Amino acid sequence: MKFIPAKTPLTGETLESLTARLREHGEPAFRAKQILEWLYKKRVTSWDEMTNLPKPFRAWLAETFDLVPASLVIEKHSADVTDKLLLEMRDGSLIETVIIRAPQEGVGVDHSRKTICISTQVGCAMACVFCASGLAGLKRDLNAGEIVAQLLHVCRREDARTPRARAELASFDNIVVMGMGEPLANYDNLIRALTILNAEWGLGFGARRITVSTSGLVPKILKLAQEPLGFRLAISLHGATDEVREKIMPVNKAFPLAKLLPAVREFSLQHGRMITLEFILIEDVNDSLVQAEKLRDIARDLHAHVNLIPYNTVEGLPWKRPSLTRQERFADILRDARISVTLRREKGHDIDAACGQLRLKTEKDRAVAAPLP
Ligand SMILES: C[S@@+](CC[C@H](N)C(=O)[O-])C[C@H]1O[C@@H](n2cnc3c(N)ncnc32)[C@H](O)[C@@H]1O
Ligand code: SF4
Repeated sequence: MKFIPAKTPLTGETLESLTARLREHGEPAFRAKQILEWLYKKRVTSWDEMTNLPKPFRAWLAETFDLVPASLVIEKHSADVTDKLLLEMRDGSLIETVIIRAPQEGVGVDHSRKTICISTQVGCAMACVFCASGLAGLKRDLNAGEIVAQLLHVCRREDARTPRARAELASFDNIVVMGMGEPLANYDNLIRALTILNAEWGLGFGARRITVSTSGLVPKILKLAQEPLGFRLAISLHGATDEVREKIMPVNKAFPLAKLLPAVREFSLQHGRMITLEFILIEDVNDSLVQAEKLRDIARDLHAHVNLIPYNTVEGLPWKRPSLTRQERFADILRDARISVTLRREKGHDIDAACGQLRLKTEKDRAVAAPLP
């Protein structure tokens, strides 16, 4: 389903496209820079705050553009320093954005490193059997403005807690494109959004601190390798053989390991940087020691970092995370081979952490509150 917003989202405009639009309206080019400065550096929430713009021009802007095309619906804070924001788009679609704080000694929670996990689609078409995001299929792609809007919401929220030292600073340290949706299935909007986030007239956020995670769309991985901005790549592997991967990730039929792994190698060669292999540990599905050995061989071959993620249970799905001992034994096989590995203690367990769950729950509650006639 394609969504055509009533007003153009301002957060989806580049300096170039906004300048062109303003020129059509008879405005000088410098106005575009002024507007983007209000949006990304001063982070105003209304057109009236753009005090160096003439009033009639502000009125035209308000009629033509949506300042930030998403509203905050729910904010959930978990005991382990993860915050989840549920945002509503103009067509009522709900998406999730997560703030993950990594506690650092001596600086307190507010000043700790922050990683922001953003969504790129409403739902997902990839149908991985363990994932809440794909449970109801794909509703639609997010447009670039909706992707960027998630970070502006985070910035405003974080600025209120810890004021920035300088206006040009973003209010977080890393972006991971690991929220709802398959980012590479929404390629053009993704690249436009990341370009806006990276631009010096935008959030000025370094491409090397942005990681795109994919279930393995091979042609798009090869395309991403050619992008001039050099984003980081993470692959959701979750199975170290086709037999196991195919059972839980339908994408493996079109792009089995024999196609996926050479594409990942090509990406690494182009960028000269370590990529990450994500591997959710699901009891009796992919947590055998044979899988650990195969994963070790793949990681060694690709010089990749391995991120082991104990599965987060999803309501209605039968999968479970393995015991701590089993997780550690799996990790030890990689550690013994000196593979760079992290065994993630999943954050946000008490706030429907598995991405997509908060959205599903809220949609269900809304349907109960307002049943169809
Ligand atoms: C939600 S996906 C979004 C990005 C992209 N679609 C992908 O699959 O890489 C981000 C990561 O979350 C993982 N994930 C999904 N459901 C999970 C769950 N219930 N517990 C832990 N990780 C999960 C995915 O496998 C993937 O590695
Ligand atoms: S893991 Fe990623 S690709 Fe698979 S259904 Fe979830 S969001 Fe989609």
